[in-house]
Amino acid sequence: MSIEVTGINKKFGDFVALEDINVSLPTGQLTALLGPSGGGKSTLLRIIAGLDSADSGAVSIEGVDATSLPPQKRNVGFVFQHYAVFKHMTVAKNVAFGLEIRKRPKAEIAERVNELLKLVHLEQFAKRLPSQLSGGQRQRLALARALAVEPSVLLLDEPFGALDAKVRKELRDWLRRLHDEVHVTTVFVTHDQEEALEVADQIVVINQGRVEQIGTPDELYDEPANDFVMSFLGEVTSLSGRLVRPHDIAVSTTPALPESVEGQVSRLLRVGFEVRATVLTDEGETVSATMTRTQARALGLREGQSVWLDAVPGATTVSPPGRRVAAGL
Ligand SMILES: Nc1ncnc2c1ncn2[C@@H]1O[C@H](COP(=O)(O)OP(=O)(O)OP(=O)(O)O)[C@@H](O)[C@H]1O
Repeated sequence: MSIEVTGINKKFGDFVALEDINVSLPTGQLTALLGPSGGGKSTLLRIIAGLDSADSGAVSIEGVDATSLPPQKRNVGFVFQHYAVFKHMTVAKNVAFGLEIRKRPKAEIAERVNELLKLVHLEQFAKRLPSQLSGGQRQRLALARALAVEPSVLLLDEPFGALDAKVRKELRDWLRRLHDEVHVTTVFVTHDQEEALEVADQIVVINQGRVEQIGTPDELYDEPANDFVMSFLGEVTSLSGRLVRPHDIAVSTTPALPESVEGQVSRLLRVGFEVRATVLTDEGETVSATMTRTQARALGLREGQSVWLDAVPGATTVSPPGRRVAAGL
């Protein structure tokens, strides 16, 4: 394991920001710290970086106890959302900076800067100033700068947070490709579940200072440990008191099973290729079910119509609060 976080606790005054955090971050993997705002993700990242200290617990990086090491001795590179690159230095100089203060030979620096600028697709902008770059290009510059000194760990705090949705998506794909090329152990903070599901090898879900679940994107989506994880990682609705995903609800115009739940379609909404039906059940629940347009047409669905609902076989269901029940019916 590249990073071992053991028994970390952190308070700000009386406020518990992190409570007994135990996480292993595998070497060479891309791990997302995912959770709602204020949950403690940035605090954990700052403690790993050495920018903040825990009240108790330990951090080890590549087998070395880093708990009381200053940030510059941890061999980590970091990029924060509003990362200040040096405004008066060219793009190339910014990337070279860390190597120059380490007094590396000039030829080696020139070669490494070229290599990194190619990697982040900024080679044609080497002589520009950061102010002459777009937001996305500046973030790529920040990443190149962090990678220049060959850190064993790269820590990114909402690296694309301030950018618009399209650029964010491009950079996210790019980060995944970059990681596949360089394989540096990377931890990034995000509150965006889609970003985490798309990019990460492993996701640590953090909420109210605690780890809710650790797993691959598929594990978290298909086998959420509790109602929080299930709701945070995708849409949910409630059928007979159990949480289920709207696309896992089968709608029929006759009862499919003895336990099918009867209700009336109260609303039909078409969004692109998808149809979202809202059904008010005889049990008094308002249930969302999504289906394709073709399925909705085949059923001849209209508002006011009686329908029967079931969770499809194999659907993940969770009974709130907390406990996960068996998949399917
Ligand atoms: N220096 C500080 N002093 C007091 N409270 C703090 C300090 N830093 C963070 N906190 C509190 O600790 C909690 C966790 O903050 P943190 O920034 O780690 O959350 P986060 O999950 O990264 O949230 P976000 O996604 O909004 O950045 C928040 O409630 C925050 O207000």
